[in-house]
Amino acid sequence: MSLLEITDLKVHFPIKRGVVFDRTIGHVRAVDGVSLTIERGQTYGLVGESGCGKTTLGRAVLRLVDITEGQVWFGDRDLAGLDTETMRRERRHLQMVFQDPLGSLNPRQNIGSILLEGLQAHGIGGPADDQEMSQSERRARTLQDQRARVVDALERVGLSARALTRYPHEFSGGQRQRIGIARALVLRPDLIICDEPVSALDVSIQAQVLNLLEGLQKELGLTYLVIAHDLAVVRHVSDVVGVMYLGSLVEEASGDDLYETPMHPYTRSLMSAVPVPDPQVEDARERILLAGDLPSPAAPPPGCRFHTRCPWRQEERCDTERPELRTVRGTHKVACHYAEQILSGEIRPREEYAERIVHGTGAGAATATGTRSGSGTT
Ligand SMILES: Nc1ncnc2c1ncn2[C@@H]1O[C@H](COP(=O)(O)OP(=O)(O)OP(=O)(O)O)[C@@H](O)[C@H]1O
Repeated sequence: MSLLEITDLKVHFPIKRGVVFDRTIGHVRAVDGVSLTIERGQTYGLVGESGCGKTTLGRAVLRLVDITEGQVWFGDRDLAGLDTETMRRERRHLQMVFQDPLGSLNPRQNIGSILLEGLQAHGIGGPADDQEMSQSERRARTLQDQRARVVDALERVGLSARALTRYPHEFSGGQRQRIGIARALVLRPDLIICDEPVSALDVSIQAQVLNLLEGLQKELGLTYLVIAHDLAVVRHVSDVVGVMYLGSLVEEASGDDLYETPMHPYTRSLMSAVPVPDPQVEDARERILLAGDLPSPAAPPPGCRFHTRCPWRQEERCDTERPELRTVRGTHKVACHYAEQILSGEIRPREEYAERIVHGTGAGAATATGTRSGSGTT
């Protein structure tokens, strides 16, 4: 059984107006029909530009925002249907690591008390109920046990018991993110949702934190949902990558497959914007410069959500019929009516996009072409 299976998840935030905000004049469709599955022990990377709904999806899994529709199967339980108290208890199995480690750690609490908080809230640790002992002895044993769990979590992230009495501001950004990870680990969860886990860190520290997450996954059999706008980060850690655009998944594939053969025009444009360290490759590759801004999720375009910016848009069908996320080969899925024909070059970019699809010459100077754009990024 998969650890997490999300089916047709929707999170629509009401837009309120009126003196006391009592009129709903519309909805922000932050997540609008996402289905995805995460196998136990795997990492699912979710990418997409700011505002596409990644964070809202992660928060919906934890029920930190209200789910409008859909299911979130965690093992054999649908989290979307749990009452608040049952969900609160279930949350020890699903933890979150946040983007901004400083913002998510209370500056007035020392690290010991930050890490103990979750254990105490869930009543974890201490002697079994059937052991006879006084209240005070039980309390002391519980605290001792909880402290041992906290120290174990700190050591696993490369810190020591010396951190217990110190405060968040006394640590570097990378260390604070380690503390954020320890806070999630202390509850020994099955799933950790990492929301932009390294984007607030210096590049030199990012790899260390990503390697730490990978090491912990192997040691503890953890499952991750990693949310990031940075394709390089997601590629580094993910078994499966999903690409989101305006509240929906437009493509999903194993990391290598997606990066070698991106099929959705949006994924291709995202990939083409990632710098490549090898200057020869960098010079020779395709660039797709998208036209226009991301439409508002309060008024998404009809048909394919991407049609307003798609260089390969085909009239009628793309404008009116919303493509399903369909399997094209193996585990590679794409939500585009014409993905295969675009990839093969059978469908060419529209005239008005001629200057927006750019090939390098290999000599550093880019030239524009309105003809077929190649079979993907290299
Ligand atoms: N509580 C809320 N109420 C109303 N709208 C919201 C709320 N939270 C998010 N949104 C809107 O939902 C959309 C998706 O936001 P979300 O933060 O999930 O995107 P994201 O892809 O994670 O972007 P970022 O990386 O910038 O956080 C945005 O238009 C955002 O303004």
